[in-house]
Amino acid sequence: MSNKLTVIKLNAIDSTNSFLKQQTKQTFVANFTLVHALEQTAGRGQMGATWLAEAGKSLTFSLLVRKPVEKFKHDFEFQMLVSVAIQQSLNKFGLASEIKWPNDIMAGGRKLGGILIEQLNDNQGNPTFIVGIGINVKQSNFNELPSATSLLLNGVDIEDDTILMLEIRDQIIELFENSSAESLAIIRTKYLSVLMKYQKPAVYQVNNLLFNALILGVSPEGKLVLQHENDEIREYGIKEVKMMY
Ligand SMILES: O=C(O)CCCC[C@@H]1SC[C@@H]2NC(=O)N[C@@H]21
Repeated sequence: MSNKLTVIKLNAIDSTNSFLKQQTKQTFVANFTLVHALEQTAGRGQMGATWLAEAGKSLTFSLLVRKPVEKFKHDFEFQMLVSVAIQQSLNKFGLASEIKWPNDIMAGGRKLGGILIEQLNDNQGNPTFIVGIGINVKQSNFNELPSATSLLLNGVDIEDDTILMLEIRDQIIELFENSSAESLAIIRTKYLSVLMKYQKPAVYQVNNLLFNALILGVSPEGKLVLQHENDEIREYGIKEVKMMY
């Protein structure tokens, strides 16, 4: 099946997410269409950030997934599914990565990849996810980004990164097509098993205030559940808290 899926390869584009969103609004785009760019001139990250990716040394691609009406109670279930699919794919290439809440892909405590999931209604009005994925592959230094890392810096030298990209796509599709209440519970368990600092003390920042806490879990809506030093338990949304170290 996967051989018949559409892959659009572009030499350069502003952002594969923006491109795929535009196409999806204008015309019918088949489910699981993938757009891969060798270079992004205006890559976008979470919360309005810029995603910098060195041309020829990074994977930057977006996948269209039509949102099933009743499959996910919360969009966070889909976010976990995508993170776990990437984590499992990297495992196949010999890298034991972690996920930093909510969905950064980490290796050796540094950021290896990021996910930007956007939603829109397609040209027929169907709710649709655009799953944007960026992975650092061959960079050997990150002068301006000291908290970033690449597959190469973690000893994984991939000759053809499109094989990794298609593996990630196929993992996402497999988990997505087989998803049920039971399989989503298993995905949640996997997510927590590779969640950075899960049940371990770490330093967090809220409103310029630093404090120690540990992750007790993640709520169904995707909020981070922290246990503070005084045993108080609080939930935080993505814009409210930052893990410092
Ligand atoms: O901030 C993050 O961690 C998310 C980064 C997502 C980057 C990818 S690269 C392919 C796709 N196109 C974009 O403009 N962004 C995503």
